[in-house]
Amino acid sequence: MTLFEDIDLFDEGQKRFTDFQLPDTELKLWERFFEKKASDEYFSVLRETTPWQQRTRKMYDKTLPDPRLTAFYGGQNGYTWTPVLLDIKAAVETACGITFNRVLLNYYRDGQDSVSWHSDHPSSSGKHYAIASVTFGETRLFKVRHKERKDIAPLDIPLTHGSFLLMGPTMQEHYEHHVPKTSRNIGARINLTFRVSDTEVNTSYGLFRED
Ligand SMILES: O=C(O)CCC(=O)C(=O)O
Ligand SMILES: [Fe+2]
Repeated sequence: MTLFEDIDLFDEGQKRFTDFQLPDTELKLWERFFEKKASDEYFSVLRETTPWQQRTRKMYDKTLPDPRLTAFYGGQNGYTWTPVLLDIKAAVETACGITFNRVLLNYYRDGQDSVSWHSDHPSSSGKHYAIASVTFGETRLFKVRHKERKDIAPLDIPLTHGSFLLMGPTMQEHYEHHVPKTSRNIGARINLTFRVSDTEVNTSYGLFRED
């Protein structure tokens, strides 16, 4: 696969852009989108001030805790946007030209936290929109695979501190993604997925499981 990279030198190191050129969708990555100093600050403020929730999920006859903590902002059911989240949202909106009105935060406390293979829910109307994914803290692998086409090689994308990954509107229809557990002794990671909802009420958010 051809990767198109555009490298700029900044004070804080290299800011690197990759267009993965995936069939059926768009997937773009900006590494060091946020500078290290700003990323460190966002990570500690979000970790300390977010009202993290432990959600549970019914699996057959059991109720299991999700292997991560979450918080949802925007719309009628979400928390009210904070200045920090509005700053991050404004930065990604300027880069991609899309306006978002929801954000889901995931807090992976250590290598044992994860998210299993899934694609994300469409908006309540059924329409899919682009999703902007921002990472602060520990690097974790973001795995991507096509739902039907075995001829398309799966991707393992390390999402680093301050990175911004843009998934196009058709990504959830054609691909699944996954953040696996790791036995490495690592610290915490916070991921923010900015989303578009075309209705006021959130009937659902987050994951649409395939497995
Ligand atoms: O943590 C990540 O990078 C992905 C999170 C995710 O897939 C989700 O919240 O739907
Ligand atoms: Fe997801």
